[in-house]
Amino acid sequence: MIEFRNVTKTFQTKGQAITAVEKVSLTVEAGDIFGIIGFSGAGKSTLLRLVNLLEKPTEGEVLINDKSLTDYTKKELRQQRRDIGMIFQNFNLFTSRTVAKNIAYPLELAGVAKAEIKHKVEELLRFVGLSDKAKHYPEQLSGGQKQRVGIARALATSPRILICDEATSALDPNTTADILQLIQKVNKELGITVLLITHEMQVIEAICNRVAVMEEGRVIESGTVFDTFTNPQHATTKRFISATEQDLPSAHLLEKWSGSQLYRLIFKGDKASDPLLSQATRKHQVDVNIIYGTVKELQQRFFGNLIVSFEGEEQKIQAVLQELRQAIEVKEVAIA
Ligand SMILES: Nc1ncnc2c1ncn2[C@@H]1O[C@H](COP(=O)(O)OP(=O)(O)OP(=O)(O)O)[C@@H](O)[C@H]1O
Repeated sequence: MIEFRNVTKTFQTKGQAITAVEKVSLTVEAGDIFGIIGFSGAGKSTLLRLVNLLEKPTEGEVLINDKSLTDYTKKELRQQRRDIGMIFQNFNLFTSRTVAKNIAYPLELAGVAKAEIKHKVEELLRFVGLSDKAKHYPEQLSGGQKQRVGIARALATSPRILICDEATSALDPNTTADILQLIQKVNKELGITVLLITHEMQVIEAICNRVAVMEEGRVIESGTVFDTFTNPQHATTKRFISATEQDLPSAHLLEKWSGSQLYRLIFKGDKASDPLLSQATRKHQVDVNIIYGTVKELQQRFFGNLIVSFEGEEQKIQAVLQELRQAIEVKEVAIA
């Protein structure tokens, strides 16, 4: 649906070239909630501006529905803009317009008949849960309510793509969760593809199915959220994530186990809820120490990552390991 083909964007400022986006190739499929995560200055906003046609690539192409944006006529570009809704960190509402008038704005611009606008605005207010706030002004609303208005306005022209630019960064955690749920509803119930940028890991974990990690203009890692975040390859990706396959306790704590062989057990999906460990250790009369680890939910799947040591006869420990290896991933942990 949205494809970046080897896209580079360079800005010339004061005789200096700044490459904000460098050789980015990415595909956002129809129906995705695709998240782009990166620290400040990574190039995320520039990438979005290339999709909503505010910037042109210096090199490479951005395609929407297999058509390069540079091939569009002016009229087609106007139509294309209506096909892309956008919401912002600071909501960008018109302070002098009521909630209903804010939502109506893109429809007024498109020359839609008054009666139709009224009907559409009512429908959108219901969808975002603000029917009782139609006549309020933005200053009378909470941050979460303002973002709901932003979402309703972005949906007014019935777009096929919703772009979210740090849409929850100004909100508290509970309100963030509500807005993310609403974005998910936009995706599921209206079939709208979502492209979002964020510097917050929990946003990606909560609603995205695919993710790209950006650093210094480049995409350094991308894939499904589950694979990318349970087994990150790049140091920057690891900095975003609280629980990964590589997690270890501090060297100070590990010292205590310096004479023992430690194992990392990685459970994914249904395996995390099976009593594999207790069954295998009981069967072979081996004791297990759980030293460190987490079990968390990611994309409606379990991800468990435990560091353990076993006590018992070596032969029996090997039998436990063999049994576990048939169902889950088992790695020896090297203590430095
Ligand atoms: N119009 C511009 N002119 C010159 N440099 C720019 C322009 N827009 C962005 N840049 C530079 O490009 C780089 C990437 O910026 P961008 O805003 O895309 O990053 P970001 O990941 O969105 O960061 P942030 O979250 O802080 O907005 C930065 O070094 C920025 O200073």
